[in-house]
Formats: sequence, C-alpha cells, structure tokens
Amino acid sequence: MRSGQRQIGWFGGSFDPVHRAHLALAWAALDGLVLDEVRWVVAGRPWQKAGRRMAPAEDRAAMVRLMIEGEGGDPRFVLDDREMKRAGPSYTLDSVREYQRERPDDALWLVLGQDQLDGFTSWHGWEELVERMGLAVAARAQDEVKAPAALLDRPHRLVRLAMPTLQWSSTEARRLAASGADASPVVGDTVAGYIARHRLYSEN
Ligand SMILES: Nc1ncnc2c1ncn2[C@@H]1O[C@H](COP(=O)(O)OP(=O)(O)OP(=O)(O)O)[C@@H](O)[C@H]1O
Ligand SMILES: O=C(O)c1ccc[n+]([C@@H]2O[C@H](COP(=O)([O-])O)[C@@H](O)[C@H]2O)c1
Repeated sequence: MRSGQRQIGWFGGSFDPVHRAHLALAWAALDGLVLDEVRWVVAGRPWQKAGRRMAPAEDRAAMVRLMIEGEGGDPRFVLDDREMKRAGPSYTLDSVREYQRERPDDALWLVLGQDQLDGFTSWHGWEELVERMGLAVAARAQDEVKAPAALLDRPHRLVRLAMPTLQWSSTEARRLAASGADASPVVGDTVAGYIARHRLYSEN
C-alpha cells in the first residue's frame, strides 16, 4: 500500500430496499479495513435480477441516501449513482474502470456478502475485477466465508469482515411491506416511512 493512498470500499447493491444489514456491512468494512470512504453504488439494471420487478432506481437511491445520512450513517458513506445514469446492464467492471480513470491512485475493495461471492465467477469480467480490487466479504446465512473454486485458481486478495451473521434481507422487507406489516425492524424507521409514503412493494 502506498502511503497516503486512499482506501475505498465499493459497495454495490440493488438496495431494493436498503436494510440494516447493509448498514452493518458498510460499517464492518469501514472499521475493519480502516477505509477513507465507502461508496454505495446503486445498481441501475442488475442483469442477474433482470426478470424481477424492482422499485425505480430513483426510489432505491433515495432510500440509500436516507440510510447513510440518517442515524447510524457517516460522512464517509457516499452515494454513487453512476450505474443509474448508464444504459444497459450494470456491470461492476464498467463502473470500476470508469472510477479508476477518475481516481487512479485510490485502492479499491469490493464489499459483498457470501451469497454474492458464491456467484462471483459468473460476473462479467471477474478475472479483471480481482486484478483491480480486493474482496472484502461478510458471512451471510452460514457463519463462513468461502471462495469459489475458480477464484482460488487465480491470484486474488480476500479479507473476511468481522460482522455477526444477520438474517435481514430486502426480500424480507418487501414481504413485510407487501403484507401491510411494519418493515422498520428490517429497514429502520426512516426507510420504512419512505416505503409507506411511496407505496413501494404494495403489489409484490
Ligand atoms: N444480511 C446480510 N448479511 C451480509 N451481507 C448482506 C446481507 N444482506 C445483503 N448483503 C450483501 O449486500 C449486497 C447488496 O445486497 P442486495 O441489495 O442484493 O440485498 P439483498 O438483501 O441480498 O436482496 P434480495 O433479498 O432482494 O436478494 C450483496 O453483496 C449482499 O451479499
Ligand atoms: O458485474 C456483474 O456482472 C455483476 C453480476 C452480479 C452482481 N453484480 C453486482 O453485485 C452487487 C450486488 O448485487 P445484488 O444483485 O445482490 O443486488 C450489485 O452492485 C450488482 O451490480 C455485478
């Protein structure tokens, strides 16, 4: 690591909606890796969820903003909307290449949960991604972090984030909202208020 080099967490997600485990994961990365910033990159068109109805990207981004600027947020959390502005599938590699053209001196860490690490070698250009950035991974359903075999065959940097296993998910938040129940135990009061006011997920 070069001295003075900024350490940046790259936290991509559909955030449909953002929930409390996302916030815990961002904090685990910020504290665990002593990052200067965590960029919350809202996926415009997550191609692996293409068949699914999703809240508009503007609403998903608005909820992320409420989460990172509200109680439990931090000025080092930054909303990155580049994928919302781009046409076509949201490939992380395209965004990372673009960012590294803007800030070539920053060191990047891809922040993700074990479920995404399981499918990581299906990502567009994953081989180049692991050359460009380290992986910072949190356990999810089970209390283990395990790299897929194809990743182990290549040079890569992987750190496990210290974070308790949390069962919260966007799926659970959508299910609660759709049934008219209070989603705040999963997403917090502010995001739950936004979901209710904008009637998101009421027809899921
Ligand atoms: N409870 C959790 N523990 C650890 N990581 C999580 C958790 N929830 C989400 N993540 C991670 O956050 C990132 C963004 O997740 P995403 O926006 O898809 O939320 P999700 O809860 O997984 O959504 P859905 O339930 O709709 O599949 C992914 O890397 C995912 O692994
Ligand atoms: O670049 C890819 O091919 C790719 C494939 C699957 C997922 N991702 C990214 O992984 C992040 C988490 O995705 P998701 O579906 O769990 O919201 C989000 O930023 C996606 O754009 C990226």
